[in-house]
Amino acid sequence: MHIAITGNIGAGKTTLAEQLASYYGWEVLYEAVEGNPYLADFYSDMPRWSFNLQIYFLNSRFLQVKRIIDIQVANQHHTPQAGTASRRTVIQDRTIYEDAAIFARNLYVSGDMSERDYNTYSQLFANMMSLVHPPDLMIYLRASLPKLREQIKKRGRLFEQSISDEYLGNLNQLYEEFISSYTLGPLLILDVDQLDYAKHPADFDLVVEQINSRLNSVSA
Ligand SMILES: Nc1ncnc2c1ncn2[C@@H]1O[C@H](COP(=O)(O)OP(=O)(O)OP(=O)(O)O)[C@@H](O)[C@H]1O
Repeated sequence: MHIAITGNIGAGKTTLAEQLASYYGWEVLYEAVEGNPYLADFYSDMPRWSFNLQIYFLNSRFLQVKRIIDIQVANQHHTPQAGTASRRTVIQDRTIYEDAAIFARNLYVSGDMSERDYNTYSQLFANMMSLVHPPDLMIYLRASLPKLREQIKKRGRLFEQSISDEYLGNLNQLYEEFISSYTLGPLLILDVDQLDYAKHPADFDLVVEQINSRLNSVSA
């Protein structure tokens, strides 16, 4: 099975993915931040580095897509036997859809990516899409601007402190558009302004309850 977490910068995807993975015994597919050769440069000069960074993320996300396909193929050939591993579930920290529909689109619309670069990017994305399957459950972490700011500050990555409210706000708006038109499969929306699953076990229990109920209706 494939679960995905979607949401803006600082929404808390990585934390939730780790908590769920340890609770359910799922495997996490992380986003490439450490060792990303463009991210810090991108935040200090978006027009110069937007295309490079988008290609980097698209490629790393496509690697995850291939990994998910491999796991699903292995699951299909799996016959449960005593003493063997059960079917694997993978949880993905951000999806390939967001790279194109939110980040690349935002850069193009705001003038930080040229039309020819955006067209090239979009054509590459469209080619990749023929191999992409939607997740069995998409979990959207909805957060207000102040909440995102607070978490970005708390995390303290130096290069993210210069992110403007305008950039974050534009991304939030595109996230809302993406979610309101998302029809590819089951969707769970969590309001993270009201939930602190990292600090409060009762909040985490609430998240687990909602996930269980969605997963039960998926497998029913
Ligand atoms: N396609 C993209 N274009 C531009 N920036 C991206 C893209 N994908 C990811 N990023 C940026 O890379 C970094 C990823 O960091 P990280 O994996 O911690 O995720 P995050 O978005 O901050 O999530 P969270 O706090 O919810 O775990 C962030 O600065 C994020 O916005």
